This record gives sequence, C-alpha cells and structure tokens, in this order.
Amino acid sequence: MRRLIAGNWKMNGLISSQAEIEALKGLTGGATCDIVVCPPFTLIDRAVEAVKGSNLVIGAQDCHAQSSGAHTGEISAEMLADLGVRYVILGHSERRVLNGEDDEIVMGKALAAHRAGLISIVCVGETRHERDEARALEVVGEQLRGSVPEGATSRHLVIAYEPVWAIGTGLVPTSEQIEEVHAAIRQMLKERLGDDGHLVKILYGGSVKASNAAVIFGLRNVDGALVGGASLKASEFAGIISAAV
Ligand SMILES: O=C[C@H](O)COP(=O)(O)O
Repeated sequence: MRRLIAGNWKMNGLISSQAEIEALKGLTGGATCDIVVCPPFTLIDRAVEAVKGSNLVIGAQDCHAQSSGAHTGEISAEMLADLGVRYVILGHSERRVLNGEDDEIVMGKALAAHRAGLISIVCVGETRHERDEARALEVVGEQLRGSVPEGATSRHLVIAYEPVWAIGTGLVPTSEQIEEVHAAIRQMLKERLGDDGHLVKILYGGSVKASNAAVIFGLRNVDGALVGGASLKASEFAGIISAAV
C-alpha cells in the first residue's frame, strides 16, 4: 500500500512559516509516498497556493458537521474543499479530551467531510490509564465503532492510532504494542466496512521522529504516520518522509 505521511502543525505557524512548506517542497520532490501538511486554518489558503504543482497536499485539523449556518467561529468541510483542502484530521485526542468531542460528534464530522469529498483522518487511541488497565484494544474498538461511519470507503477514510500518552512526550509504544493495536484496527475495519476495510490506511502517531520512523514503518499494518512536533521543521519532516519507502 502507498504510504501516507501527514504533518499536524496544531496551533503553530505564522505567515513566515510558509518558508517551511517551500523548503519541504524542495526536499521531497522524489518522495514515493503521499504527503499531507495540516497547518492551522489561518495558513491554509496560502499553503494550498504554495503546494500547487508539487507532490504535497494540504489538510485541515478539524471541520464542523454542518455545511453552513449559525455556528460562530466554525469552519465547514465544504469551505475547506472549496479552498482546495484534501484531508481533514478528526477526533484528535487534543479535541476529544480538551473540547469534549465524543464519538458521535466525530462521526458527524466524518460524514460531513466525506460528503464534501475530503479524506478524513480519524484519530483513536487510549490514555496511559486505559493502557495500564489493559483496556487499549477495548477503547480503540469503541472509538472506531463510534466514529467511523458505516459505508465509509478507503477512498475517504484513514485511521490514525495515537496513544494519548505517546503524543508529544517522546514515549513510543513497543513494536509489539503498535502491531497489536494496528492488527486489531485492521480486523475491526474489515468487520465494519467489508473487504474494502483492508485498504483503509492505518497511520501511527505519537513522538514519531526521523530517528525512529524507519522502525515504525517496518511494522505490520503501519501504512504511514501522523506527525506532530517533528512536522514543524521541513528538514526533520523530510527525514521521516524519506524513511517511508
Ligand atoms: O497529530 C499528531 C500527534 O498528536 C503526534 O504529535 P507528536 O508527533 O508531537 O507526538
């Protein structure tokens, strides 16, 4: 399966950060994987212009479930598609935990994204406490069943497994832990979506860096990565991308 490497800039980046996208274009011309940069909303318009003619595409970090209406401060999937956005990250743990987004909300957003022709990157993952209680597979299963719309297809859906305790901490699960969860996700996708479930890309996210990317990409059922901090510097992000052969 062609790998997918997505960079989530989170709430980082000013107009001057455009330089990182320009640098990334220069560093990844020969890449053989799909590459997505998800800057904050404020930079999306410029970023879409900047990547024209390159092998990079632009994603967003969230969208609303409705296409328009009285939702002050929100951005719809249609608006993002209108700008030339191709992907949208949904259900990131920073939104699930801090903004109280539950599975039902994430599913509504995923449906909206698919209607608008966007590819959703739906995030799932257990907390440290849930892993310590040996509930990682149960939690991830619940999130998947609750967040992934029935009838979703591999053309519109990507899953990112992001253990909450590995995000921004420098901690990475063991290879066995990653393989166990990814295999379970693969099986659940097949049960939910039929044979097409096998074609849904499953990304790993949580403290991915250029120095550990090759090992992670070598694991079974890992089809790429959702990268946070290490996506902010073009040289580091390019190092991750070059490991995704
Ligand atoms: O969306 C990205 C993840 O939250 C991972 O962040 P991180 O690479 O900084 O640990």
